[in-house]
Amino acid sequence: MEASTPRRGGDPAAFMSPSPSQTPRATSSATPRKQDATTPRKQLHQGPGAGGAVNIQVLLRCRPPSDEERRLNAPVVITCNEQKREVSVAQSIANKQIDRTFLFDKQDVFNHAVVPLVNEVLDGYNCTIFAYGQTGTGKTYTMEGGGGKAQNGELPSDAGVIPRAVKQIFDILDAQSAEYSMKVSFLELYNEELTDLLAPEEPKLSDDKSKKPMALMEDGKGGVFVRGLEEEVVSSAAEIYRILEKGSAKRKTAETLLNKQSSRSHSIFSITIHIKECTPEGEEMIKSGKLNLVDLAGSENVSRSGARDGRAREAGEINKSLLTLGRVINTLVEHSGHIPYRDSKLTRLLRDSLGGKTKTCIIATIAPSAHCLEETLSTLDYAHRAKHIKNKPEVGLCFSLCQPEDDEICTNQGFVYRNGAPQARKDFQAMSEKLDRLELVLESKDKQVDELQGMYESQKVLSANLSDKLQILEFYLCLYFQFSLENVLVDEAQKLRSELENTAGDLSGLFSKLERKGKIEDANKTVVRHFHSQLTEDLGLLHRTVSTSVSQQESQLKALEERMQSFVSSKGKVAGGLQEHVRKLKESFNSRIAELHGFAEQLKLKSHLSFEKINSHVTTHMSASYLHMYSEFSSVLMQCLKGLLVDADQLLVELQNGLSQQELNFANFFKQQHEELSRNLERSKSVSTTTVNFFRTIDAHTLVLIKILEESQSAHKKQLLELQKKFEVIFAEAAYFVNSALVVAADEEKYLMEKIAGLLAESNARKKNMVQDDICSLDKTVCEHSNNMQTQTTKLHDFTSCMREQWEAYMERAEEAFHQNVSLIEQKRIFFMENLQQW
Ligand SMILES: Nc1ncnc2c1ncn2[C@@H]1O[C@H](COP(=O)(O)OP(=O)(O)OP(=O)(O)O)[C@@H](O)[C@H]1O
Repeated sequence: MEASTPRRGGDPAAFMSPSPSQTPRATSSATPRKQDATTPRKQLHQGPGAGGAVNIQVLLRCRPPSDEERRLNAPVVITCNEQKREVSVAQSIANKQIDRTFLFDKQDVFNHAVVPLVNEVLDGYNCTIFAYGQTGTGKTYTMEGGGGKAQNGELPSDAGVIPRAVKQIFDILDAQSAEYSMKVSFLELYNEELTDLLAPEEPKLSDDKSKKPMALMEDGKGGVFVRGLEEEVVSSAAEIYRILEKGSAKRKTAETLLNKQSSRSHSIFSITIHIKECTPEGEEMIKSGKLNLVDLAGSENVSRSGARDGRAREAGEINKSLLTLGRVINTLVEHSGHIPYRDSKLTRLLRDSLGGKTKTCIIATIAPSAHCLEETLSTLDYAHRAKHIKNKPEVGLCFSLCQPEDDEICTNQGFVYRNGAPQARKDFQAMSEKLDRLELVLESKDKQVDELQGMYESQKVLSANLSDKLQILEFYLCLYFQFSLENVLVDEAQKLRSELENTAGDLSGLFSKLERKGKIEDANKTVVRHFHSQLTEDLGLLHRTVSTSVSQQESQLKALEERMQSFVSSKGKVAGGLQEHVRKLKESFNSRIAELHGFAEQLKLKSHLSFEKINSHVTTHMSASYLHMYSEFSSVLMQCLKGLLVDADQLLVELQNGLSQQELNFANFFKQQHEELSRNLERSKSVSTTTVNFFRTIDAHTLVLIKILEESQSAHKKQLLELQKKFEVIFAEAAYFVNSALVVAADEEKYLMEKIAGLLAESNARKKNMVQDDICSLDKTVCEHSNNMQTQTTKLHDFTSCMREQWEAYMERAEEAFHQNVSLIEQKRIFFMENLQQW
């Protein structure tokens, strides 16, 4: 449980087999045989449930938080609960809670994953252990270890799967005192190129060039092999540790943001073991098993690992091959048809380990921190899916050997003999030499096949080039045939275009005019609006002025009326007084006139009576009385006339005064009225002038507007008519042009199609012939090659039967010699016994 209780450099513990889903269910991972690593194993050829399928075993390893993660206090989202045997992932991202729990069988990695598989290898199975996971999660640490060195044959506590497996193998073989031969190879797959990490370095070449890329070949039995891959014969664990160290140092590594020493390649370390074993019947058998230890390059999120340029390409290649691996796993799990093994070299190499005859264990590695959550979940899903893959393991090749004759220990071709017969060794040597020769022949044949394949590939490339060229030619031909049609089309299109351009110009002119008009209309609208408001204002003012003047006039009229009334009444009164006065005067006049009349009558009478007297008196004497009376009368009259005169004068003066007052009043009143009226008149005049002007302006504006509108309407009409005419012409032309183009195009197309069909038929026939030729020649070569192979196989078969015969003869001879020896010894024993008795 390294995530929760981190152990630095501890043994590779904390492994689990993920449960099939989030639902906590017991794991179905294959339970390993509980067996001590060094216990000699008795069983041979133990298949998986009598040839049945077994699931791939998947284990999960969570590394402890790194120093950097601890320094940054990176939140841990993986919790491993040893008691409950579960791993929980809990994280809340953007208010979304991710909670997943995986059940596991807690085991320590070595006992759980390595021990059983190493046992299977020693039982003659091919087994694969591979580490898969995000970059920096501890794949290399798991496979190779933390870098500690073995001391006195003891491994350091941080040793990885490979050294532990190696140790176990040797411990078992030593404990069994087994006779075996062991070879190791170390292959690197970088950017889809294979290199041998054990190949001797060429001193003059640079580091990269020292590792020659190698070809991945089909072995004809559904498997693959890497041509030229060195297999070093080894006889001790220490030797393998050295080789592993040397090879690992050559691996492509680089520093990324997620791992200071990130492996940029996939590596496969293979240990092939041949073991000689005795059957209970005493028959000797050779078993061969192979252990592949695969350290995959880490899947990575390029943006998070900080990979740039070359590194990004590496990451792309890594992710590509891992994606293919994922697709292979998915197809195997879902049984969904074609399995895309051939899509990458990695899957071609791992073909037998995934759905093949190999026993496989995947160690999925994860990191505990939150920033790796996405990749962690993806790894967990991947691990969960991979658990459902079923392989059908088969025991490797077993063949019997002769019975050993002496106890001498020797090595031959890396095979460690503890017992062996000299003759058998000789024969074996001869056989091996012959096999070597045959291998050489096979290699040269392989080379031939390679060359042929190369030729075939180059032919394929050539034909592909030719077909490309043909396609280009066809394209140009099409272009050529289309050219004339295109010219016509282009001319017409140009005409149309110019027409359209003109129309577009006209339209834009029209639109700009319309725009201008719109602007003017807008301005007019503003003016009208302004004018309207002003008019309303002015009318209001006018209304107010008129109503004020009306009310003023009304009040003036009222005042005038009142004044007139008061004047009339005062005049009435005065006139009444005057009438009265005049009446009185009249009366007094009348009375005085009457008095005067009376007096005159009296006078007349008196005069008449006394006229004569008077006349005589007058004439003679003019009497004094009469004269006195006359003077009295005259003075009374005079007084009366004077009184009348005074009254009349007074009346006249009063009348005059009253009249002059009235005149004055009238004059003032009229003056006021006149002034008021003239003011009102002036105001009314100005209002009427303004109104008249205003109406004149309105009239003028309306006239101008009407004129503008009429003009613009007529211009619009004219332009629209022109436009319509133009469009009609253009459409007519376009229709004519399209019709004619269609007619021409149909003809041209027919012609072209015929031409292209002819060309295609020709080119296809040519290609077909070429390919047929190629196939024929290839068939021939393959035939030759297979004939050769057959010959070689027959030869090999002959050789093997010859060997068998020789072997049988030798056995017979040996048996004879043995019997002879036995009888000789018996004779000698009898002779010795006889001599002893005699002695
Ligand atoms: N179980 C563990 N205990 C202690 N340290 C570990 C453990 N697993 C990994 N580490 C450390 O984590 C770092 C990264 O490990 P490693 O290089 O093995 O990762 P990787 O998965 O192989 O990465 P890449 O895919 O980039 O090669 C190393 O420093 C290693 O020592």
